[in-house]
Amino acid sequence: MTETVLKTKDITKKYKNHLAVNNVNIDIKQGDIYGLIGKNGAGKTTLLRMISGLTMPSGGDIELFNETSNDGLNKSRMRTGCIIETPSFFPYLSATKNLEYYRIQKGIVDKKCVEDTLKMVGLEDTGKKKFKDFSLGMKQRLGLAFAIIGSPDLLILDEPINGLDPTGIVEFRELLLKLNKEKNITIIISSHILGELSQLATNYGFIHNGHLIEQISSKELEGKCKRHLAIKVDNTEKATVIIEKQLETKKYEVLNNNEIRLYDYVDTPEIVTQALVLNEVMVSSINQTGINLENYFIELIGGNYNA
Ligand SMILES: Nc1ncnc2c1ncn2[C@@H]1O[C@H](COP(=O)(O)OP(=O)(O)OP(=O)(O)O)[C@@H](O)[C@H]1O
Repeated sequence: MTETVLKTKDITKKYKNHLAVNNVNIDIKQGDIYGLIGKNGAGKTTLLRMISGLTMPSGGDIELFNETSNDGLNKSRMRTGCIIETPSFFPYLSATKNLEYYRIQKGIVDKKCVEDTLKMVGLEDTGKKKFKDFSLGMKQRLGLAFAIIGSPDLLILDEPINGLDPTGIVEFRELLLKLNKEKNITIIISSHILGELSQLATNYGFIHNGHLIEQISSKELEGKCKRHLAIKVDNTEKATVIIEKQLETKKYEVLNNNEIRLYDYVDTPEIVTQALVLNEVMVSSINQTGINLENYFIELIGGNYNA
């Protein structure tokens, strides 16, 4: 069974009378890239700050690498790397000098890790170029270098893609995938734009007004969003035989509530209904469905999305 890296149980943060995070339960397994999606003010940063120990929860529990006590959590947080507030870099120093400063500050003995980390994030050829002259993409990558220099097992990233141009987004995404695949780093990453994290996240947590309103794997989400016919029948076994034999397609899935998702014949539901009914399968409903990822999120939070 895959190891649980992070679990929160009813975690809550209250500022005066305002519940910024309200009884949130998330579950992240080793190797996941967990996309935390919510519009501005939803509670993403507050949740990530509690996980990384920058602020104390008002209630609930955190389990990180199987530790739940304060001492245990402090120890397990040494296995994390974070970009929550932008790390401050010295504007007149190079990438190497800046990272060297953080290597010493974090008490990392291995001097070579500065060079290795810069290589990992693609900043090995920046020479004496000063941080102040870096592009935003380079600055974000140096931020990531800061987060991974201690070889963390979990990366906690708060909106690291914010402000990047489309090329920068693709590059940053590829870098995170590389860290996940090659270094086996589990990642939790927040964004207010679902599309930014598609092609990256393996799981999503949707947060709205402090509540986690849905936790879903990317596979399930793709299935829900892909255009299909949602068919409710009395006998799925019989129905799938008809779909395969008579309609000659295997592009379907059977859900456990007597529903079949058919990815063929989407624009001709009458053909499907006729085939099923003539073979004595009762069809209680048949609907065309499927939406794009961004609209899925908007529908989930009840429309009215002003990011
Ligand atoms: N230190 C604080 N004191 C009082 N209220 C706060 C504090 N920090 C956050 N909040 C409030 O908690 C709510 C959640 O804020 P949070 O920053 O976690 O949201 P977010 O999803 O990260 O949004 P953004 O994308 O805008 O950063 C907001 O209403 C915010 O005003």
